[in-house]
Amino acid sequence: MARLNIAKDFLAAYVKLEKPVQRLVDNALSRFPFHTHAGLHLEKLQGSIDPLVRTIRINDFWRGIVLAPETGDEYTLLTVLPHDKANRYATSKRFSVNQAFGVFEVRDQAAIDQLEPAIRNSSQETETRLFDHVKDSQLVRLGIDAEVLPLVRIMVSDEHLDPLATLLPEPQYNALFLLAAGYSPDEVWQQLCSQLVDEKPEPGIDPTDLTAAIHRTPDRFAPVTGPEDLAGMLANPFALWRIFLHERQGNIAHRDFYSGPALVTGGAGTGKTVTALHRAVFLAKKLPPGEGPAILMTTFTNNLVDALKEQLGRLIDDESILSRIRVSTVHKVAYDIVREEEGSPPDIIHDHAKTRLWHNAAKHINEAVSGKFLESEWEQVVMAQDLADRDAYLTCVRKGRSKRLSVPKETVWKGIAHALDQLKSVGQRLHTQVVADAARILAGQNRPPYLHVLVDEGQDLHPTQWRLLRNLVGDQPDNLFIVSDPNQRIYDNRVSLGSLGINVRGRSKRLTVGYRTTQEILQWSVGVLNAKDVMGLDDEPDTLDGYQSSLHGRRPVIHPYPDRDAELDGLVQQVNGWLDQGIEAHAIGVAARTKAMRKTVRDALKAAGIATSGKNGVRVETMAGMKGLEFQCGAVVGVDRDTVPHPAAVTTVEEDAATHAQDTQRERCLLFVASTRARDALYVSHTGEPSPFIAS
Ligand SMILES: Nc1ncnc2c1ncn2[C@@H]1O[C@H](COP(=O)(O)OP(=O)(O)OP(=O)(O)O)[C@@H](O)[C@H]1O
Repeated sequence: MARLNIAKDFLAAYVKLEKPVQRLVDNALSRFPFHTHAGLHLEKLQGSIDPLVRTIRINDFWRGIVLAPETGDEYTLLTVLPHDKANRYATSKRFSVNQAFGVFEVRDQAAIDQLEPAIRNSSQETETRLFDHVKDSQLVRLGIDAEVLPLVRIMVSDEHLDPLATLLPEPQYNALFLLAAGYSPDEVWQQLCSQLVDEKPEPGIDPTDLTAAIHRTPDRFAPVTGPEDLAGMLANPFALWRIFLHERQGNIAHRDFYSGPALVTGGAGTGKTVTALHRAVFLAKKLPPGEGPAILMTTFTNNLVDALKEQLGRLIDDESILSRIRVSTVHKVAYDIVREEEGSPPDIIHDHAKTRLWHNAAKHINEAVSGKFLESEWEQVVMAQDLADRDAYLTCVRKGRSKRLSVPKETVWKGIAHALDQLKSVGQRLHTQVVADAARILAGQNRPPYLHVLVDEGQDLHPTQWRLLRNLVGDQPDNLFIVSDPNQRIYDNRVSLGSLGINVRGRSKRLTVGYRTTQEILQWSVGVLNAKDVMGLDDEPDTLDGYQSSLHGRRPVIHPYPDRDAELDGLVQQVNGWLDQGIEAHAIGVAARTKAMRKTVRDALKAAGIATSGKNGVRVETMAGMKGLEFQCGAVVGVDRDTVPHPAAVTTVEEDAATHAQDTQRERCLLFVASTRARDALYVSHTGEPSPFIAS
């Protein structure tokens, strides 16, 4: 039986075709012989550099490019191109097996041959070379092959390397990029290992077996199991994450079972959510048909709930399987449990009344501390540690709170108790109380409501929410599947899962390949974070080491301005520049630090005739609002010392220090998240002295 693989590049090219041409492609491919040898007519092109390239005719103008096997009957659809470009493809591209990692490679041989004399000429006057510090044997160990090696040896600077980004085999270019960025050969080896494969490669790679190489590259090639599978792929060509999982993502998502709670960590955009979605569907498919959803997937906001539902719908269209998965925020789950138990919905205090409540409580203790402080002490100490009463509070260790209290604990408790009594007297509750009540209700029941709970955005959950999640499932295998990135923590919820009875030891996995953004932007962003290890949910420091992308693009531009007006003018110019390059307005995102700043930015763009609303406008968001969005070009404005205080500058009284430090931490990670929302180009501006976070 003939077999077919489809390349990521094929779907990327298919997306750009007009609908009638797409239909012709569908039609041509529907003739693929899944069960017989008859069907597609494959043509050999004259002058092909690679003997295995064939084309299929879509119509007079379009050609599909196919890699035909030397032996066997496994074909791979590489891309679809107009016929003249198809000819150029055939006369320039060559395929190979990466000699260190065994993955599939493609290079533009004709363009490399053209560029080489220019590099050779311009390097004649210079004695030192870009890779003088790396031995041949080290380059070979990193997969640089005998044809690329001579070229590597004549390069003098990044200017020689940069133009080769799209011409050299991708893994080989990445190795050189990392070496040029100052990583040692051992570090590059480690990075390539996690970028290209899940397990370290076994010796004995057959350098001629392209089919085996295709199988070893699941993030770029996927097998097509039959006509329906193919139709599903062509119907969802944008959703590449549906099909092309990185080997590590696939291994995590499709593992038979985890003997207990599992944790997946990874930097922003490393496909943690995608992995959780695949896991949810994998688990749902294994369940026997039954009543009601047995799987719960939780996330942080209602917007993210909608996004997850939409993505699940793309991953699987079988309603009976989909209906086994409920997607919700943790708050909503808690709310429903309490409502069902009590027979009426819990009455939750509104935000403005809540501020007044804590403010009055502070007044009650003569403002010994502020209302804000009382609230966070209640959240971060009393509720976090599940302290039942005054005595428990008076004897507790205030873990996670920065300094010693400047007033007696007794006074603080008096304020907290006042607020809680007031609330009780009007029959209202705070959100965290509702979650705690739900956890308690479940603890008293025999049968947990779900078999599997998958938790997205785990870094921002409060211990009370974890207690609820833990009680939603029993102790069986695959009970909890958690994804989290401690570097994106927005709130001050430093949680140790172990202390909450959720033990992930031995079931903790890490994703390191970023899909949302380029290596250039990632490297800058990691520098912004200053690569300080942050404590993870599993009590292990979470390092960003090895966090990388195989996408390449422009280096971020950081621009200082004398004042805010000049900064806004600069932004308008930058956005206009992107629009002039043909980038669509909705693919441009501007992150402003605060709501007020967002308004100022919008006004400035609008005054210049640039739309900032609707589907076709530039998207202006606060940094928190960026969550869940992705752009081609991104700007981050207003990150200067005035607006983002440095931790060292925080010397005020305790409660302010705590709030400030929290704000600072928040800015640090939000800046990071915001900046990595851009796929191709990143522009960051500030006035006066730059914030310490972008000084790098
Ligand atoms: N294997 C893949 N192939 C192609 N695209 C992918 C793959 N995995 C993830 N992506 C894409 O990368 C982007 C980020 O993925 P995802 O949201 O799952 O990452 P994340 O680690 O959960 O991000 P965050 O930490 O910001 O929540 C999305 O656009 C997703 O579609």
